[in-house]
Amino acid sequence: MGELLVIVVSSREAAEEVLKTHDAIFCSRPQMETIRSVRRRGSDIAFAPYGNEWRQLRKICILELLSRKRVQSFRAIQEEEDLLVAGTDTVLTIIDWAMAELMRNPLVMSRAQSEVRRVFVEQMKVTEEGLKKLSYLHWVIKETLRLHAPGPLLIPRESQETCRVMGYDVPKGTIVLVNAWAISRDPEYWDEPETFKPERFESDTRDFRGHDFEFTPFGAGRRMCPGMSFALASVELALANLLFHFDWNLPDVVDANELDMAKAMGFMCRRKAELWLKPIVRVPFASEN
Ligand code: HEM
Repeated sequence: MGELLVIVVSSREAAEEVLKTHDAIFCSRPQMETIRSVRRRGSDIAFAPYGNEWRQLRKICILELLSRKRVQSFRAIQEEEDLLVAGTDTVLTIIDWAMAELMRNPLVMSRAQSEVRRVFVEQMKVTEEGLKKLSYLHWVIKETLRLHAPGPLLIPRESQETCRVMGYDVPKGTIVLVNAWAISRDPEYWDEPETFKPERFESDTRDFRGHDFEFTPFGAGRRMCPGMSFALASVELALANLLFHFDWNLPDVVDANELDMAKAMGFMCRRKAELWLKPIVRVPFASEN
């Protein structure tokens, strides 16, 4: 790319070599002008080069900000605030895509809503405890992450030494883009890859926790997303609330099959068109109780 040496990783095998076998070599981030301009005051984690500063920041992030205990301490507030506490772009992007897919797939929407309503009907509100019982909603989120990972090329890596990947010599300083978007839609690894089919995860145990290299929306290895648990908890809570309290319709002029699913250009994979939906308050179940 211009004067920069860049390789694009587009298979599970190559992703495993970069993110696992040679993770210690590919765990830095390139410091091009665009990335320098994104880094604020030179003290962020995501774009920091590998080294002591990154290690310290990551430690603080994991122990102080995103530990299970700390995330749980936010939970009571999250439950009380209904649902839009998912204060990051990535999380909102996933909620947006998930709702669009649910609108295009009414049977999936109906199965997800039945599950959420069955689990929370007694408490009449969505609670953290009950979220663990939502297996179908969890598959919906997995399938959304498979098809619409917010970072389709993850975050660029840079090699700290020369090494061999898939039999090729990769010089020190090469930028590596992992094309997670292409890999998680590759028919070699996925049955009906373009179809939104949460049911696939009923028998398919592949997960996004950094061990299955055909499914890496959160990356893998040393630079894997430390916000994964927080993000999942936020998405689950928001979607469970949206499905528990409301039925959803598209505006009259829009046919579900025609819903615009185009992606906007950019670092993050957002929907190009805004998603307009009509909520109908559904809980308390006035007609049933
Ligand atoms: C659905 C939501 C999210 C997705 C799909 C996502 C995905 C990613 C990916 C692909 C990476 C790069 C991993 C790699 O290079 O192997 C990353 C890094 C990172 N993410 Fe996330 N992320 C999400 C939400 C969050 C949230 C909510 C937070 C914080 C609250 C967060 C904090 C970070 C940080 C700090 C890094 C940089 C880690 C490092 O370079 O050491 N992410 N994320």
